[in-house]
Amino acid sequence: MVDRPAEEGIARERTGFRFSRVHRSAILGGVVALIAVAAGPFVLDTYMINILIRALLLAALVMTVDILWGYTGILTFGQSAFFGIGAYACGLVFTHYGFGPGWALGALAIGVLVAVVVAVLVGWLAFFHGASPLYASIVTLALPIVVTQLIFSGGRFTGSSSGLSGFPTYYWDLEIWFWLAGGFLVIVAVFGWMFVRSDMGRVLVAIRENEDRCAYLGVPVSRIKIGLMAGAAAIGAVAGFGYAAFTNVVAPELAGFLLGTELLIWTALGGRGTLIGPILGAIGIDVMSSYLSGSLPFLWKLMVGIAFVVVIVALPQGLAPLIGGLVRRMTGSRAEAPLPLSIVPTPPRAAGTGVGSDAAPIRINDLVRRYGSLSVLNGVSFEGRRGEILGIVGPNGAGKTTLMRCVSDGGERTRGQVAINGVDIGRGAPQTVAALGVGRSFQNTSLFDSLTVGECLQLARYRIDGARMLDRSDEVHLPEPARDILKATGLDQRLGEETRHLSHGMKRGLELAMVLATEPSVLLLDEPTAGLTKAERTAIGDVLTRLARDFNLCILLIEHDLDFVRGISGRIVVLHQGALLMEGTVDEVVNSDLVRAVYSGESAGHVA
Ligand SMILES: Nc1ncnc2c1ncn2[C@@H]1O[C@H](COP(=O)(O)OP(=O)(O)OP(=O)(O)O)[C@@H](O)[C@H]1O
Repeated sequence: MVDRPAEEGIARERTGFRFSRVHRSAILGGVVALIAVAAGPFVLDTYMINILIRALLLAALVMTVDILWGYTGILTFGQSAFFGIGAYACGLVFTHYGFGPGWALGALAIGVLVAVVVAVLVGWLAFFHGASPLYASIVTLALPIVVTQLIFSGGRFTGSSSGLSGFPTYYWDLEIWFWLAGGFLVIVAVFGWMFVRSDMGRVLVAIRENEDRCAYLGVPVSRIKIGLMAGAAAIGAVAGFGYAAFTNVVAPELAGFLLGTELLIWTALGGRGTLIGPILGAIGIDVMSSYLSGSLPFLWKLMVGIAFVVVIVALPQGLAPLIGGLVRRMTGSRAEAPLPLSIVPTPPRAAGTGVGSDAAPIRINDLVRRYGSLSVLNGVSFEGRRGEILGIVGPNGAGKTTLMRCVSDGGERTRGQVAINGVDIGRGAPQTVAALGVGRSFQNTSLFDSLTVGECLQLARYRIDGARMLDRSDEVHLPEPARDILKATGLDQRLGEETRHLSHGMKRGLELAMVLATEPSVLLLDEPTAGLTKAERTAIGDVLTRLARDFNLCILLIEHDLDFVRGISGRIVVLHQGALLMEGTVDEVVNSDLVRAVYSGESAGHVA
């Protein structure tokens, strides 16, 4: 069976390789760029070619900064270090060991390998679970400083502050170097273009916009960032190697903090998150620097600085979107429309099967959470059963949301155990806990503004279906519960719409559909009906009842609306000041004098 919303086209089975719109535009752009590179030496003078060779290599480096910062949100100052590592691999091998095709390949391999190893180490230090973006930036800031200091302290081996020069290299004609540098940039840019437009590219944007939400959907954010750092380091090292082989000079500045910062400025000026903007920005500024820095050394740097400040303040998106918009207005063309998506049903799967299926879907034992001296959860223990909706209620500040956090993130609790389908979550990060079968929706709807509904759903399937690296999929595979929610909210007709245009109710529906797309066995819902109309609350209540009954899900539901909880919950757990006050059926809890006493100050019809 295939759900086929009118404007979303026909779902197709996944085939291997197919020649898609992404490939077509990349190849077309690549061919045009290659023609320009091939023609360059025939129309440019020698001085200009000389400058452009270096600018083209730096542009490849800037492109990696754009993928890291513009697309993924990793503000890195460290890309120059990888450029320097590649350059020094060339300089050191050609100076001290030997020169020839074998040595050149060996030096290139060493440069790339060292850069990748350093990138993985830096990524591991910068992106561990819980590290803030500021911390990651500071780690990348330290990298060029450390590499430069190592070069300074290398004595005659590295040439210290003077660097190395005059080592043997290939004294080819300038045209050959130009074609090599241009060809390298075009190849890197074509693959970069396909990469950022692929399913993986949307994952990067999602990480930039809402990293936490990605992690709770089971996306291995840290691993993706480390992989990205490693890939960017390898490209940077190749560019650095080419730079050193062409100029036959290496100096500490090539790995320095100043170049690392300049790369960010060029990216911001060109337009981060556009790829083409930073590439053209780097080439333009580098070429102009070469012409003007001789005659106006200080004034030129001042002009670039002022341009940077003006662009950051007046055009935070940089020049490329502005120019692109003007061109579109003049030619009457429109921005690229999102790819039409089709929903493909996945085979039904019994919730909680597989790992420890006889065990309770969730068992919490002696859970303690302290913030310094403040004890927010004090030895909470209970378990949830398959096919039930377990209401979690309590006054404001009772610790309900903290409980959800401790269940969905192993690093949150101070003490105690949480087991999902019989498997202890240990100190697992949210993505690890999601892989055990926990799906969580947040108190405040947590989505990705610039992604479409369909892209959000594809993202939610990342852990199960993966993501294509150089192409877009036109399908999203969804289990029945997620499809039910989409149908009930009308979202199945709006797969191509950006989520920021959705109503509050639809956003809540989409978040629930995304969580269900991960095929959880335990569903944590934090006030899913907050801000919804009565009709929407009733619809959500019906859906939750069906999810528990028909799909055997265990649903932990935090709610302030007692009538809503009463209508759909089998049992209720009452928290008070971080302790479990009572656990029982709806009637037992509602008629309890103890619970009444605790809530005596609350308005009728509301437990919290
Ligand atoms: N990061 C934190 N640092 C310090 N205290 C915190 C932190 N997070 C929560 N708390 C405190 O823990 C207590 C429980 O908060 P929690 O959000 O879990 O309560 P809740 O029952 O979900 O409340 P509400 O119904 O208002 O959402 C509150 O007193 C809160 O101030």
